[in-house]
Amino acid sequence: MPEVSQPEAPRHALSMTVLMTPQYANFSGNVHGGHILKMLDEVAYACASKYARQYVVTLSVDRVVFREPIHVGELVTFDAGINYVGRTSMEVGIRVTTENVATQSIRHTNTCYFTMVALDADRRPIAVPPFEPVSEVEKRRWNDALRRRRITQDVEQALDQSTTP
Ligand SMILES: CCCCCCCCCCCCCCCC(=O)SCCNC(=O)CCNC(=O)[C@H](O)C(C)(C)COP(=O)(O)OP(=O)(O)OC[C@H]1O[C@@H](n2cnc3c(N)ncnc32)[C@H](O)[C@@H]1OP(=O)(O)O
Repeated sequence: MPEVSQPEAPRHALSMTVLMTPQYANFSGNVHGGHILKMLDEVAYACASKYARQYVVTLSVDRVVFREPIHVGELVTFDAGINYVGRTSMEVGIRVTTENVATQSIRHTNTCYFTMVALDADRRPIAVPPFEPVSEVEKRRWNDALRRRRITQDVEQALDQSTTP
């Protein structure tokens, strides 16, 4: 099959829209949170592996808050982008919005942050291309990610100390 050239899209971002069909409903008739978590992980994988051009694994997921329920029949859009790049790790930010196609109302239901690590063929961490934030938005996201990284390190240290016998 001939290769098709894609329209120019940034390597560090992607967007995915999915229709919430009834099979994803929980007992209350809204979309099951676990299904959203699975899709978030897949989007984070897609975004980070596209950037790194490597297989990646999920190291951690920042606080996920389900601010509002997502309803069956809505279109859910996951906008993902690389916020921060270390040596082998990347922070992927994902903003989730839902659209009621009948009323065209759009709601922001989640934002969360995944840390993904690129692995080589022997499943060892491998360096990823450096990322230079250029726009004001990219710089703000980079600095926010750095702040989250430091907070996470502080919390881990504090927890380690508090659990040491
Ligand atoms: C093109 C591709 C084709 C592929 C075609 C196949 C397609 C297939 C499709 C499959 C689509 C779904 C794929 C989902 C993938 C999973 O399902 S992942 C499953 C869940 N995740 C896992 O199992 C990961 C388990 N964890 C691990 O294996 C190890 O912890 C890791 C991630 C390899 C890291 O190991 P490590 O010994 O800590 O490595 P180390 O070098 O010390 O640290 C690596 C990085 O992690 C950071 N780090 C480590 N620990 C921490 C911590 N506690 N806090 C913060 N940062 C930390 C380090 O700072 C470092 O970052 P950099 O400073 O280099 O930027």
